[in-house]
Amino acid sequence: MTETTTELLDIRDLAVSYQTDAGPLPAVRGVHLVVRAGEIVGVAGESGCGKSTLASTVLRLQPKDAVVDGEVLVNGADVQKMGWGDLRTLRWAGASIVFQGALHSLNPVHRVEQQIAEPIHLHEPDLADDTVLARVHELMEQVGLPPGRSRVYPHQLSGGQRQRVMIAMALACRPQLVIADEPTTALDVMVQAQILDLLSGLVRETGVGMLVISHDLSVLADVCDRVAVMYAGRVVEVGPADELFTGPLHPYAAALSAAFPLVGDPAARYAPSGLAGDPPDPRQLPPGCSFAPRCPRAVDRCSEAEPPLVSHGVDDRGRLAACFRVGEP
Ligand SMILES: Nc1ncnc2c1ncn2[C@@H]1O[C@H](COP(=O)(O)OP(=O)(O)OP(=O)(O)O)[C@@H](O)[C@H]1O
Repeated sequence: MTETTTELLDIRDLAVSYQTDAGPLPAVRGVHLVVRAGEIVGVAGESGCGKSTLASTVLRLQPKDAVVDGEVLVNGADVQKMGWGDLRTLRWAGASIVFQGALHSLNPVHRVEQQIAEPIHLHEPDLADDTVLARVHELMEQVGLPPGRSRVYPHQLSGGQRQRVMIAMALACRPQLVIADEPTTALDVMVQAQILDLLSGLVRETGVGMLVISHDLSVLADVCDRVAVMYAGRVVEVGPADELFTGPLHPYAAALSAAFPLVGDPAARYAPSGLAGDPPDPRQLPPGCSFAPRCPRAVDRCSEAEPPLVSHGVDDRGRLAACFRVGEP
């Protein structure tokens, strides 16, 4: 980290598009986002709004055919431009990702301790085996897993425990930035709360910065300092989590804050209350505001120009929204 900034992650005017048979698909459009040390920033939005694409660019894990414009700076270094050596150091040791679906991300034939040790061996190959093992046990304790369970296989653990293993792996090389992509999807509500508690506790204890992605705004409201709401590849509102949840400015953020996961299927697409229709196909965005066709507050001008993401003078805590109608009756 440089002395002049505590911005671990600084995403500047990021645009990502995929090449598809039906033409270019703009998945992320003009996103700015900052995560500072000791801060948890959330990204919320319906399936397909570009959250995972955004997360993948932070470690340059986007598909090869994706075209990336703009800058993704981690500790001041542009991830999209760095050489392979720097990129290898960045992954795990500078920044790491906790992916969704721990069951599928863990190797079924390797013991838990082996998997947590893997990134340590990769980045610190000279460490003695017993030093690595001691670190593994320390990490397990840190994420609330009894070290006595270190020799089990993933199938012997519950869903919540497997997610804790993933978090231990993400912390193994002591990165400054952790990205959690849907870390609680497919876990039951009680376990979700425990995992979120764990993540926020780790940020407070260790001072890392964290970017948490979720389709469920209520999950983010509990743990995040700030939240960005995405729609059709753009950030449509960003601000302090508590304010955004209790007093959203953008009609889409309002629908999202009133949304609930479908009962009995926590992994299902959430149901945005009061909203008809689906998000647009990114290859055929409507003119003006992409949300206008579904927006209960839309007027003619919303279909004429895309509203910029600007401060609406609601407060001075970095609250921005991309809607012409904020403040209007
Ligand atoms: N490899 C790819 N090739 C082409 N299009 C893609 C690819 N990956 C994602 N997309 C498209 O990009 C858009 C954004 O997808 P992305 O996965 O980033 O959204 P998301 O908000 O994370 O959704 P989900 O929660 O369902 O993963 C979607 O329209 C998706 O269909």
